[in-house]
Amino acid sequence: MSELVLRCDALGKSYSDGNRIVEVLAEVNLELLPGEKIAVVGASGSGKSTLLNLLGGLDKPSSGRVELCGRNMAALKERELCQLRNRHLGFVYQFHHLLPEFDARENVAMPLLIGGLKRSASLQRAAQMLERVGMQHRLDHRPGQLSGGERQRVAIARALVAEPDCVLMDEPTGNLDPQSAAQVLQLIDELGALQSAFVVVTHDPDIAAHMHRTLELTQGRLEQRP
Ligand SMILES: Nc1ncnc2c1ncn2[C@@H]1O[C@H](COP(=O)(O)OP(=O)(O)OP(=O)(O)O)[C@@H](O)[C@H]1O
Repeated sequence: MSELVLRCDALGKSYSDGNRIVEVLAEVNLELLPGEKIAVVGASGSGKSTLLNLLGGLDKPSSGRVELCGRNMAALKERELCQLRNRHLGFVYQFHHLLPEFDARENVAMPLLIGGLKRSASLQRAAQMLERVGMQHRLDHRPGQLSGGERQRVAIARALVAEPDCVLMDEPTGNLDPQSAAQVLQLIDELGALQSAFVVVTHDPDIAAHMHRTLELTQGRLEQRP
């Protein structure tokens, strides 16, 4: 059993663009330790979202492999992959992707319900997590009744509620006004003490500065920044 949360070995991804092959990731190597928080930066189009999709098992590599908690994701059946993701991963996107017909507490409870926890226990843990992100006063508000910053705090609570080994974030403050972005950054900082490892794709040097290390995607490779 590997002790690493995530491991990429010679990971490559190409897209076929009509009769051309576009190589986005050439050879990405990464070892993420439990609890480690890293930022991934890089120019627009350098492949950051592509990498995050591979790390999250949402897309398959063209070459190389990604192991999540010691399991090669590309070798799993869809059902096993869903279970692995549910147990070990949390996702935060630029756009919150909350379900509009459910309130904040139900949205946050979703990963627990999918994981098989009873409804009452799931809702209780969701409420605790919402308190942790400063949203205890909005438990029964639907996403449409929340501000952009509040929605993103709910999305972060949903990503963390099942205490995943790894949280993948794609530009978590990218869609927010500066004040909401500052609040979300402060929250990410406070959550830094949690056991979960973080991989945060960001253009924001403030977020990168709050992580343990910053890696830069350049020419299809991931390089440590000094
Ligand atoms: N499904 C696809 N088919 C073809 N090309 C794709 C596909 N998805 C992404 N690409 C190309 O791969 C490259 C990397 O895209 P990606 O979205 O990963 O970059 P990024 O670093 O996240 O960019 P940004 O910072 O602008 O969001 C781009 O040149 C993009 O056009």
